[in-house]
Amino acid sequence: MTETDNIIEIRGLKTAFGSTIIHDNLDMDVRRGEIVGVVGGSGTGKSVLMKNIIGLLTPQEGSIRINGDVQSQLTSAQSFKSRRDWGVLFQDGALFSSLTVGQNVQVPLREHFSMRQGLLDDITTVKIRLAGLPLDAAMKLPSELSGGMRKRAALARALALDPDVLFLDEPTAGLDPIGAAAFDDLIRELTETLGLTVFLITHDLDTLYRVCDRIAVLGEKRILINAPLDEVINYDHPWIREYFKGPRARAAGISMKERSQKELTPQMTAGEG
Ligand SMILES: Nc1ncnc2c1ncn2[C@@H]1O[C@H](COP(=O)(O)OP(=O)(O)OP(=O)(O)O)[C@@H](O)[C@H]1O
Repeated sequence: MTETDNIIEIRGLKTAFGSTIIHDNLDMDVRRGEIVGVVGGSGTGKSVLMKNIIGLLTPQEGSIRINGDVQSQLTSAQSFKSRRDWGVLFQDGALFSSLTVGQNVQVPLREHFSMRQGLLDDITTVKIRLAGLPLDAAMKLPSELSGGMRKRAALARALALDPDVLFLDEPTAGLDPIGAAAFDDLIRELTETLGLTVFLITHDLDTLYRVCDRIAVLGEKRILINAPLDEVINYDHPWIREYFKGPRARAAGISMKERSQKELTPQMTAGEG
C-alpha cells in the first residue's frame, strides 16, 4: 500500500469543545475506492469527525490530508476548489425547503461554475436519475417527497459536482427496511460505477454487512480499529463485542448469510422451493 492509495489521511487529530475532548490523537486512513463504515456509540464524535474532514469544524491539533492536500495549509481559494472533491449527505438531508429538488441540485453547480441554464438542467437530470428518482421529482419541493425520496434528492445534490468522496451521515436512518436496503444497494452500485470513495456514518448493522469494505470503530476518543468486517467482529473490545455479537447483530449477520447463499445458488434455491 502506497501513500497515494489513501484518499483521506488523518493524523494526531484533537477536537475539543471547551474542556470536553471529543477526539484525542486520532489517526485514520480512508483508501481510494472503498466504502468505509464509521460506527461508534452515540456521542463518540462520528459526525464531528466528518465535519472536521469537510472543514465545517477546525480541530485543535493534527492534520487532515485529502487527495494529498493538508487542508489547514490551503489558501481560501484552494480550499473552495477542493470542496468540489466531495459531496455530503447530512443526517437530515439538509435540503433547502423553499427550493425544488432540481434547484437544490443546482446550488453547488451555481456556486462552483458559471454555466447556461440548459446545461444546468441537463446535469440536474442526470444526477436525479443517478439517485434513482423519477424525473418529475425535479419540480417538487422537498416537503412533497417521502423520506426515502428526500434522501435520494439529497444524494443527487451530493453527486452534483462529480465528487471523488461521498460523505453520508446516517443515510438509512428513518427509512423502512426495504427502503433502507434499496438505498444501500444504490450506494454500492454508485460506488462501483462512478469509482467513488464513501465515508459512511451509520448505526445500521444491515448497511455494514451489505455495503462496507471496511469498518472504522470510534471509541475512547480515537479509532479503535479500521478493518474488514470479519476482523472487526473478532476484535476484543467490550463495545465492539456488544455491538457485533448482540442479538440485532446476529440477525443482520444471519440475513446477510442467507442472502449471499441465495445469490450464489439461485437455481438450486428456486428448485428447492
Ligand atoms: N458545535 C458543537 N459544540 C459543542 N459540542 C458539540 C458540537 N457538536 C458536537 N458536539 C458534541 O460532541 C459530541 C460528539 O457529537 P457527534 O454529533 O459527533 O456524535 P455522534 O457520534 O455522531 O453521535 P450520534 O451517533 O448520536 O449521532 C457530543 O457530545 C456533542 O454534544
